[in-house]
Amino acid sequence: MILSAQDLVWRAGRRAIVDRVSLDVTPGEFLGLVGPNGSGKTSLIAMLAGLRAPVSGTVTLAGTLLNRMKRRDLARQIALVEQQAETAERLTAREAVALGRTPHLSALSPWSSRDEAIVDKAMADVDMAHLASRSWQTLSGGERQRLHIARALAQEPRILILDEPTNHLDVEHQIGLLDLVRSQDITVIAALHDLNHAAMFCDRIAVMQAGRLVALGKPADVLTSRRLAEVFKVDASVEIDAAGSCFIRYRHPVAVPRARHAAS
Ligand SMILES: Nc1ncnc2c1ncn2[C@@H]1O[C@H](COP(=O)(O)OP(=O)(O)OP(=O)(O)O)[C@@H](O)[C@H]1O
Repeated sequence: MILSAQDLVWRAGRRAIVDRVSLDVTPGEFLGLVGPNGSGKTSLIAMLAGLRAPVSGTVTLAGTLLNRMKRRDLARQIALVEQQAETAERLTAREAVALGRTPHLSALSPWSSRDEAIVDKAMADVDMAHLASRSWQTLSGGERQRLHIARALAQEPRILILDEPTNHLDVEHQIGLLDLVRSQDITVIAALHDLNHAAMFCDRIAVMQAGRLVALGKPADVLTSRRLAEVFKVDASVEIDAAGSCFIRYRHPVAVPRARHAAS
């Protein structure tokens, strides 16, 4: 495995926000992290990315403890796009993406035409090449989100960790972005709220509930009607097609007839 979490615990005061989570991530897989609001996805991601130290437990990257790695070495291996990612505002779109190259630059390895080409490709991949010279502060939420992803791709990580990457995106760019990250030759871990997207793009899905990892497996095995009711408190049917892909159809919580207009 490429990334391995063992017995991870993180607490806020006495409350366990992440409660003894163990998880092995396989090289090249797209692992989805799903769960209700507040179930601990972002907190787990912060530890998997080496951004937050666990209270107990370990995270290893290809056998090396994350907390023994230098920031710069870690940044060459893992790129994280946070839920509320921000960028200093006095930059153009392209300059913001070029920051992704920082971990690869040094006195011995200054900015080169290769870096230039990587940034160009990342801009094009997220459909933002036409706005390369626009100032950051004039961009929409969805455009900024696509640039955050481009910056992470420009970082050329082995593992890309995304916290709700489709936030702010229209449906074309939601699908386009998940398709793009899936097509990269890297390992992807993504917290997702749209369970149909998780079913469509993920090799495996990890389900969080109240800080615990309650299920881990292939979408069709994990996203059952019963689990959707237990964990997400929704009434839904799950259809599985001949190829084994699953599709979730939600039902109204209670079948109450809509109020009719007052009779004439
Ligand atoms: N620094 C903190 N201090 C206190 N409580 C915290 C802290 N960070 C997170 N929490 C709480 O921990 C719980 C889990 O938060 P987390 O952001 O990990 O959940 P999440 O599954 O990512 O939620 P969402 O789907 O809403 O983004 C929440 O109840 C949150 O309020």
